[in-house]
Amino acid sequence: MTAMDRTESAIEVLLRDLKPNIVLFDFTYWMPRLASRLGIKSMYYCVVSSVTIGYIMSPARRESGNNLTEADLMQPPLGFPDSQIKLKSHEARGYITRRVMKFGSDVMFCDRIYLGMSQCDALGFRTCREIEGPYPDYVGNQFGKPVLLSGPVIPEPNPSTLDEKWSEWFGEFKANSVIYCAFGSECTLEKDQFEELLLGLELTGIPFLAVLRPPAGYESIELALPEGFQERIRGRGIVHVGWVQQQLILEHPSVGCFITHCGSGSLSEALINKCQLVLLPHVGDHIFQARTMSLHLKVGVEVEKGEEDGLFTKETVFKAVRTAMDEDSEVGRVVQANRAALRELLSSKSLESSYIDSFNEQLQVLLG
Ligand SMILES: C[C@@H]1O[C@H](OP(=O)(O)OP(=O)(O)OC[C@H]2O[C@@H](n3ccc(=O)[nH]c3=O)[C@H](O)[C@@H]2O)[C@H](O)[C@H](O)[C@H]1O
Repeated sequence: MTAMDRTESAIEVLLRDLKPNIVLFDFTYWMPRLASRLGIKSMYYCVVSSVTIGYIMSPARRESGNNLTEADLMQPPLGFPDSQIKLKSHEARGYITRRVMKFGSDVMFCDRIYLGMSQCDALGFRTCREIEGPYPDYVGNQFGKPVLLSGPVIPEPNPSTLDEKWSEWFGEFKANSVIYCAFGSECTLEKDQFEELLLGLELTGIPFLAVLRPPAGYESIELALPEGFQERIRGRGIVHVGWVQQQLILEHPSVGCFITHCGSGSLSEALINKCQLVLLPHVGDHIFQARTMSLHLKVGVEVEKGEEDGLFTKETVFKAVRTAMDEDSEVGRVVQANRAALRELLSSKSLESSYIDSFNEQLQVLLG
């Protein structure tokens, strides 16, 4: 049993004492049963995109039980709104492996989410229809439940200032001329892909800051750098290990391109800034966020990977950056125009407040 599951009895005491009208949860799949026993409504509030949930978790998938094959997952489930969004074979393989991943107790990772979603009273998503279009409603129809959207929950402007070291470095470059590359708090690249990424950044000829963890098996990042790389990029490129003020870097006028793993936090921070988006998803919902940005919204360019081996090359990194930043190519122009329109939309305060107001109104209806 996981530590989280061992909190059930303590949470029951809390709920009996607080007597809330509704409880919002995510991984604690036993919450709907506990809440219902106490006469409390429950909502599965999901920070993972409805596109991911709709593609992987919908009941239409469950007919195959847990013996979903790679071929099944390479196609969207029945009724999925956009058949363009699908998994490549290496991505489907990754899901099959994770699908049966135990999460401590005997309840598998995907079953936790499915049980929670199918037994609660309503579903909530941290998103808006301007980003995820018909997918929240698809998920609601699939599970036969009301779906409440809280809006994209765009982060408040960060009140602190960018460290002098970085503001000086970025200040040396003109507007929209620097690539910022970062993969959130969890992603670690294998050595060969680490090298291909750095050689791809070098190939662009564009100044860059890459915030990376040492590749698997390497104590320090210096030991993993390509031969002669430091010398060749001196003065226009930095590979940094450790935490940076990402929100403030994305706001910096010199940052013209963000190579991201498509973590939900990073994407929401990037979408309200001016940098172009190059999408390099690693696992799980990052993949569906990348497909949503590149195929559904057309506001970013995904780095091409091998269908079977899932590997990108320095050339595909170079190509994606050049396409996203190129004002002369048709794709570049479309992506940049869509990017600007969506940024305008998401930056309006009325959008956030309208979703929060609607979320509250629907909550009142749900509670009767
Ligand atoms: C459950 C899972 O959480 C994951 O979090 P992860 O850390 O990978 O990525 P982000 O959501 O971008 O979150 C990373 C957050 O850390 C901040 N940051 C990161 C590195 C740094 O050096 N400095 C910073 O300020 C960044 O600004 C962002 O806010 C993903 O969401 C995934 O979609 C979701 O399913």
